[in-house]
Amino acid sequence: MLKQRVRYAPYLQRVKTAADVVPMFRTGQSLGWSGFTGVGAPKVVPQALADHVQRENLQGKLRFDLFVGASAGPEESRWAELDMIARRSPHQVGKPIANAINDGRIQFFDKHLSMFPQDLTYGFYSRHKPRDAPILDFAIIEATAIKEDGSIVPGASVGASPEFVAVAEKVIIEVNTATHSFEGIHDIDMPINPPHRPPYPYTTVDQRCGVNAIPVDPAKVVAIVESDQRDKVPPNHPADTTSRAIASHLVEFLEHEVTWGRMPKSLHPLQSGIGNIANAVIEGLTSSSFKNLTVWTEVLQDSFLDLFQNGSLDYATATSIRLTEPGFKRFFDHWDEFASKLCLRSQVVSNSPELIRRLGVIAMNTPVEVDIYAHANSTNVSGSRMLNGLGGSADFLRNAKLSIMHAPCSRPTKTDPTGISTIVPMASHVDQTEHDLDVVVTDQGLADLRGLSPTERAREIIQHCAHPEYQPILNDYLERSEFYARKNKCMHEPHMLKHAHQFHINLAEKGTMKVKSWD
Ligand SMILES: CC(=O)SCCNC(=O)CCNC(=O)[C@H](O)C(C)(C)COP(=O)(O)OP(=O)(O)OC[C@H]1O[C@@H](n2cnc3c(N)ncnc32)[C@H](O)[C@@H]1OP(=O)(O)O
Repeated sequence: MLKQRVRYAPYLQRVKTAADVVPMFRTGQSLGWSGFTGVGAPKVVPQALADHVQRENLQGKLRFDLFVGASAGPEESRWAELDMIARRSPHQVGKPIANAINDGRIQFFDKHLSMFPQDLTYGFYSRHKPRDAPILDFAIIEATAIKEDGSIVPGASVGASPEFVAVAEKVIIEVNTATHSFEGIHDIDMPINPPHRPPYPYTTVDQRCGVNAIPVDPAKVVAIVESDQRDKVPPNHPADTTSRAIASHLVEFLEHEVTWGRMPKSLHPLQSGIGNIANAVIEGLTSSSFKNLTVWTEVLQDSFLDLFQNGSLDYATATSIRLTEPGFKRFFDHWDEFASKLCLRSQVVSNSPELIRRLGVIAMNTPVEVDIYAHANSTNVSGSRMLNGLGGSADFLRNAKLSIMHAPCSRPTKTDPTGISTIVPMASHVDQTEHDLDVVVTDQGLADLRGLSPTERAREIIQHCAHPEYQPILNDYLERSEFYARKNKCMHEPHMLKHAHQFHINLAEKGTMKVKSWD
């Protein structure tokens, strides 16, 4: 099988086991892994390194600066548990890595996914290294095939692999023979830095202008390692009454946009974020009347397969197909059908602000919280506790034709079934600003914020999106803030700064955001 997949003969002289490559690694090295949202990442080499650290008690002694296009699979979690990650960017998913970041063991920096690969190639992330040091010591890239010229055919994601390969001193290729070859599904633009960078020419979602594999200088390839392990994506939560309500408000709104002539009947290309809510919202679109839909996004989750199979979706492009095990089975069983309607690009292209704006994308992402003036927090619970990171949410929300954030109106705590309100007086951390968002939608309803002043927005958001138990508290906050602001002539975006984070303080102290009194 390995010989069938590796069509560049000289690489067959460089076949090694994962254990063989372990001695190549030293603490302090910078690594780039393929992968994006848990699919297409290397598996056996990271596992061999983790086994080595565990066996030799090297926890905290063999540590790397680790870069992955977005997030990798369970191997990354194991590295976090074994204290093998010193620095990490630009996005991560999983409790062990989030815990290590929140414990202060990993220096994580959160960067727009469209910008991260190019900033890496500029050398921005190797400032602590000697001037002549390589930007990356190793790129470890999962392939599902190698072409006759030695170029790498990735698997279920492209992510930042083209940039990693371009700037790494050495490349290790894990050839995954347990999964289907994804040859033919990719369209890859290789990095060209300013001042010579031409525009990306795409004007439709299905246009292809790149190459179908990642070119690599064969001299840099130090090992070919066979991998027999498939991606393991945990199951999504099934849609529930909350996510169904969010989807139905959204569908009604999009139908309204079509009626008003602001969108064609096939809408504009859709983007959908990660997580259970995003997946369930796309599930909701399956039962809508929209046809000939297209998708320009970064991650395709299982629910997109339903849209394809019920005939609503004509074409989808992304940088990753993050499917669960049953999702991948369905995908491989209908390979010809799906592969002809799908294209995977590098993340600098899927998330390119220029293309998102040109195509008029409809962006839909889930926030942690949104404040009454429409500043949104995507990343840090109560201002400090990192969840997954910003990902591509801001790439899309700032540049889309319609920027939508969807979330449940409240979340439970141990003591209060509606203890956390998604709508808060002032966001405890801001990733998307009031200038970026057009629409906020919760299971309560939808707030259309286009063309409204901050105080008009506040009333729209509280009335349509807040949980009924929080509406009077938020209205009280707004009215008191306006009273204070009128006296002080600062009516544009009124706040009572000393109470602006009272919801969060109350949550920390009493397990609920339900503020009883402001004094
Ligand atoms: C790769 C990409 O970038 S895709 C493009 C879009 N990317 C983004 O938007 C990145 C930021 N967004 C995200 O990471 C996710 O959408 C989230 C975390 C905000 C929501 O994820 P979902 O899976 O839809 O929602 P879910 O309700 O399951 O929440 C996930 C976790 O966040 C926690 N959480 C979410 N909001 C809050 C909050 N306000 N307070 C406390 N915890 C919260 C939940 O309790 C849950 O924790 P658990 O895993 O311990 O149960």
